[in-house]
This record gives sequence, structure tokens and C-alpha cells, in this order.
Amino acid sequence: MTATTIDGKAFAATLRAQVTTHVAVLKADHDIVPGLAVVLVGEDPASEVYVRNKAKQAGECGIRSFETRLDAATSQAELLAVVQRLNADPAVHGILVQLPLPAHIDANAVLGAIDPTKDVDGFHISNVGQLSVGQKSMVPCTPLGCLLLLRQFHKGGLAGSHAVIVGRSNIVGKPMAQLLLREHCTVTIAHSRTRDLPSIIGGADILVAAIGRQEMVRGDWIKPGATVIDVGINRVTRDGRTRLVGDVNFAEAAEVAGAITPVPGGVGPMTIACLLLNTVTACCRAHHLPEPAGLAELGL
Ligand SMILES: Nc1nc2c(c(=O)[nH]1)N[C@@H](CN(C=O)c1ccc(C(=O)N[C@@H](CCC(=O)O)C(=O)O)cc1)CN2
Repeated sequence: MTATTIDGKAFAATLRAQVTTHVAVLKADHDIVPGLAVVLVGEDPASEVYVRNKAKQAGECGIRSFETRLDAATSQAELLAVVQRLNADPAVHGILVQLPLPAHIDANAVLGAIDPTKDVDGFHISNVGQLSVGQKSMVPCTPLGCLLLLRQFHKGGLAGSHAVIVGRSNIVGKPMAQLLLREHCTVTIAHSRTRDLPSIIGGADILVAAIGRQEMVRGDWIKPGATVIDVGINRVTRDGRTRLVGDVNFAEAAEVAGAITPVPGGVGPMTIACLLLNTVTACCRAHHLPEPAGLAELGL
């Protein structure tokens, strides 16, 4: 069997087109322009790329973007002051502090200082709690992107499917589990200390790999016909060339799975598209206006 390759880049482009349409309506009917503030501390090269792409794609959708770049030596108090300023700015509907932060800064303190209604990353504890009890919330971008791909590409519907999530991070693994539970999947969260990972993965109709280890999941671990969502982004250098690979061995898995996301071009582009969707959603909620399809469609 050769799996369908899920084109996350194309799906993200469609989502961004929907966001662009909604932004245009907000401007034409209400003279409102959604605003997204992105804060980067330090000079991590990958974060630089992500922040640049966020600002560029926001602009292309008609979202006003506000970028704050801070020195790696910025104190936690200085960063908190920036967050407070953005919380108070009515032109800013979404705030994102790019992770990882330098080690001397307590990320939880910073994420907890963001106004939950502007928390387009969905990392504030009140959004985490609301998602876990099934209330309307802001939803973390990567798991939201994975869910939208699964709703589109997993054959046979999500309800009743056994989903195995490998990875228990607050950014991906845990919120992904909440989202799939809401879709009536049977959810197993596995992680680095799970015993006999291959046999757990072998029972999965849906596999979400978010463990951060290059090509760790082998093709013969995967149930024939399963849908595989690879969240991993690992930079590897082979024969003097650097390239990106996921947490799943793509070539092997594609021989067994029903559908699979590639790396790059799978989940990554969905992360930024969902950030833009969350920003417009936050703007609409702030102004008590109809939200774009997306979170509302998912009942979130
Ligand atoms: N505050 C946040 N920080 C981080 C998040 C997040 O959701 N919020 N997620 C990741 C990084 N990330 C977004 O910030 C992100 C990662 C990857 C991509 C992406 O488009 N990847 C491409 C490949 C890009 C490349 O060449 O490196 C792909 O997979 O096709 C977008 C966003 C950690 N931090």
C-alpha cells in the first residue's frame, strides 16, 4: 500500500484564503483590522524564521502585525512589561510570545501574564482549563492544525477511532488529546518512558507523533491503513547537506499507512495558518462579531 501524502501546505493556503476573506469583511463592514503581536526574545535561528513567516503571512491576509524583538539578556520583568503594554493596546487582538524563551525566563509566568482573550497560542492556564472541560477557548495552533487535517483526511470518521499520541508536551501532546477526545476518539498518550511503544502504536487508527526524535517511528510499527500526523521537525545533516525530517520514518511509513503528513510541508504550515485563524477569532470575539469558520465549526 502507498499512503496518500497529506499536503499541509495546500490545505494551509486554503485556510489562509478563508481568513483573508473574513479580514476583508471585518474591514469593509466594521472598519476593524485584526492585530497580531509577536514577541521574540533572543536570536534562535529557527524562531527567527517562524516569527518572520508569521509577520509575512499575517500581512498577506490583511492582519496588522506588531513585532517586538528583544535582546537575549532581556529580564523577565522587562518582558512582562511588554506583555502588559500589548494587553492594554486595543489595536492588538492576539499576542504570541515565541518559544523557547531564554533559560533565565520563567515561560509559565510570561504565558500566564497574557490576557487570555488575546492568547492566540492557547497556552494560558485559563484556556488550557476551558479546553479540558469542553468550554469555548483559544486552542493551541499546532494541535488545531492537526485536527483540521485529520477531519479532512482520516477516512471513516474520527468517532470511535483509536488515536495514539506520542508526546506529552503542553504545546502539542496534551491539547491534541483533549481535541481528539472531543471528537469521540479513544485516546492513548504515549511518551519516552512508555513500555513497548511499537505495540501501542500498532493499535492506532490515528498516530500523532510529537516526540522530537528524528525518524523514531518505523514503518513496521504502524497499523496498515492508519492516518499518520508527523509533528516532528528535526534538522539532520547527511552527506554534508542539512534537511528536515519528522519523528516518523516517512519512506517506510508511506508503504503501510493510509495517509501521512510529510516533513516539511505537513503540519508546520498549518501551525501558522491556525495562528492567523485564532487572531481573527479573537478579534471577532472582542467585538462581539460572527467568527470565521474554524473554531466555531469545531464547537470550540
Ligand atoms: N509561541 C509558540 N512558540 C512555538 C510554537 C507555537 O505554536 N507557539 N510552535 C513551534 C514553532 N512554530 C511556530 O511558532 C512553527 C514550526 C514550524 C513551522 C513550519 O512551517 N515548518 C515548516 C518548515 C520550516 C523550516 O524550514 O524550518 C514545515 O514543517 O513545512 C511553523 C511554525 C515552537 N515554538
